[in-house]
Amino acid sequence: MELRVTDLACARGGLPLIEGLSFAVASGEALVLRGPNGSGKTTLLRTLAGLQPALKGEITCPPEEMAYAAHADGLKSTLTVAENLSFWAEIHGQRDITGALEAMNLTDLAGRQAQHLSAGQKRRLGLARLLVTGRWLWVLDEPTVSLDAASVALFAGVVRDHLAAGGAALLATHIDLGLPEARVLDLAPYRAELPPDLGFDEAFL
Ligand SMILES: Nc1ncnc2c1ncn2[C@@H]1O[C@H](COP(=O)(O)OP(=O)(O)OP(=O)(O)O)[C@@H](O)[C@H]1O
Repeated sequence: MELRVTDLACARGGLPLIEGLSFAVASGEALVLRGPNGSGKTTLLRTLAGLQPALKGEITCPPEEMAYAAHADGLKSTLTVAENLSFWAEIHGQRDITGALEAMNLTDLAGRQAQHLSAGQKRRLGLARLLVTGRWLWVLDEPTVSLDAASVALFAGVVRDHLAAGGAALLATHIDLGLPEARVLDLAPYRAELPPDLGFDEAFL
């Protein structure tokens, strides 16, 4: 299986951000997106996940093959950790949540309501969700926010296991996740030209 992006252009809030972007991610590969704040990493991931249309270009991997973990964890606050995972597992036709609980060090928290978790624990639960989707491509937007060093290492191991099992990952992250085998894609060369009529009008200064 492969994600292939060809000559993609995307926009946010009506403004073109990225243009002429082509890349591929195959089974067993991780690709890390780099670029300064506002360069369009989230916009690109949202476009790939099918949450917004591309301005132009082709994306070969259908959104049903992707599990998208956005900035927000999307937890159901009054459900327990185990209930949250079981809910997502059922949606994706999976049953066993034991492996996901263990992998993200959540077993001891299984009976706690999501609203009573710390920020890092919530994030671990949000990431554990990936493991019950059974999906091939993990699309991850700043997955390590709120995680301590031990949890970052734990999650890097989870990603590595996913790759070893034939999965793939596309990540936007500002930190070194500890995945030296990952390729890096810098978005800077693909920055779109803004339309000329978007400059400030001196009459309003
Ligand atoms: N809902 C929105 N409506 C309009 N513009 C937006 C919206 N969200 C983001 N933008 C703008 O789109 C541009 C790209 O934002 P995006 O979140 O894709 O960047 P990013 O590379 O992920 O940034 P960061 O590293 O800060 O997470 C920014 O200039 C931002 O201000």
